[in-house]
Amino acid sequence: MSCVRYLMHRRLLRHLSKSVCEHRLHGWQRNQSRLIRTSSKAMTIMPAWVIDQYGNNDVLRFTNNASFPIINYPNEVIIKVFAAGLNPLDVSMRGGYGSATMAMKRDPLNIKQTGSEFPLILGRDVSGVIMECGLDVKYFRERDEVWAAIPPWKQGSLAEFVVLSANEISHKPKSISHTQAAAIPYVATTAWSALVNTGGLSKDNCANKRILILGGSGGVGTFAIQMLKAWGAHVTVTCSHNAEQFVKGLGADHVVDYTAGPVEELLSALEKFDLVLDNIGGDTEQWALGLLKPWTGAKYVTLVTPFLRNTDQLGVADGMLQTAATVATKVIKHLVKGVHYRWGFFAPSGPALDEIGKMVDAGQIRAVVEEMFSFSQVPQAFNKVEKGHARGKTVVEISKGGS
Ligand SMILES: NC(=O)C1=CN([C@@H]2O[C@H](COP(=O)(O)OP(=O)(O)OC[C@H]3O[C@@H](n4cnc5c(N)ncnc54)[C@H](OP(=O)(O)O)[C@@H]3O)[C@@H](O)[C@H]2O)C=CC1
Repeated sequence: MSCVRYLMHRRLLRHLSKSVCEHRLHGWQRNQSRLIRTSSKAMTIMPAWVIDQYGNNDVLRFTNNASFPIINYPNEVIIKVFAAGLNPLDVSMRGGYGSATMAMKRDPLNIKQTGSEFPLILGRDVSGVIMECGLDVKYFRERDEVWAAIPPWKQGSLAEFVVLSANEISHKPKSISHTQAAAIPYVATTAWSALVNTGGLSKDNCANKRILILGGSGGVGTFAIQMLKAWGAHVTVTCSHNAEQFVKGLGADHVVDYTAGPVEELLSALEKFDLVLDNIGGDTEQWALGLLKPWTGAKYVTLVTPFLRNTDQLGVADGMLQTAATVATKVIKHLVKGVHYRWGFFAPSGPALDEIGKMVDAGQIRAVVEEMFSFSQVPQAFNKVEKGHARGKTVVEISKGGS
């Protein structure tokens, strides 16, 4: 296609999509303005922590004038945030990590011409209460207490309100508070995606499987240990010495202190594994696949991938090509040795959270809150996450309204 024809095609696409959006929004304007009218003018703005540029903690800015979230599609809900969870991803995003992919996800064909992503609100976990439901939302009602993991291309939960799709949210487990609930969704849906969707594990096939979690004392690890133990797996964990009792208390069967010597030697003395979940990355994959039982369908799943870094550095198209080439080479290289090499990714999922919520209410999984901060202490909360050595999750209480 010539350049001119491509540009005309793009303009036409933009025009068509705008009309579709306007048509979709038509019914919504009345709804939205009703929300704004009935809730007084103050509801058009809200308090939030935002960033206006990428950088270190200095870029975090508190404002009382952040835009109130708007329901754009009929399957969306507005949630009043009681508690927000922070993850290492928030620290990375504050520095610009993933910005190219996030921009593409927010507005794939540049149809809405959203331009700048700023002011950007961080915070990937939310627990709160539904204030307003879109017309197509059937499973949830106003005043329902819900929890969710927020996709990185959406505005986050370090704000009074957040808007999400109904398929991304789930009813909050009744047995835990909002601050406890905000410690679970992002790490839980990441672990679920890595272990269930990518690793092929389920409650029906885990009994006596040998699973190794590299990096078990952080957010993902503390959730994964509990889920796998509830499903009957034998769980070995690596962590530093001072986390040993902590991960054993969550159910880990065997703990290897990675600071006590070359961890690959300590691990290779053990019986081989059916699945390795790698939360550490780096040179780990040079030796971790050798710990798997070959020719049995055993899998290595790493959560530390170069995907976003590639698209940040090379642009979306070249970055994706580079990523596909890298992963294909690695998959083939290990397949001929009889083991499966996979990348795991966070995937927002209300239905997965429904299942996880049942496990929480059944007492099989507990929230591991390492430290709590108030809404005014968001920079301190970022400092805490940035220091690493996590022993569970960092949570920010946004509003006192929740239990
Ligand atoms: N691909 C995706 O979509 C996602 C990827 N991730 C990635 O998964 C990883 C884990 O996330 P999360 O659990 O939230 O991170 P945390 O920071 O909560 O936990 C990391 C843990 O690893 C421990 N650790 C560090 N180095 C080692 C080591 N060499 N061996 C064993 N343990 C070690 C740390 O404790 P200590 O240093 O004291 O040992 C810490 O407890 C991160 O790299 C994150 O970026 C997370 C979510 C989604």
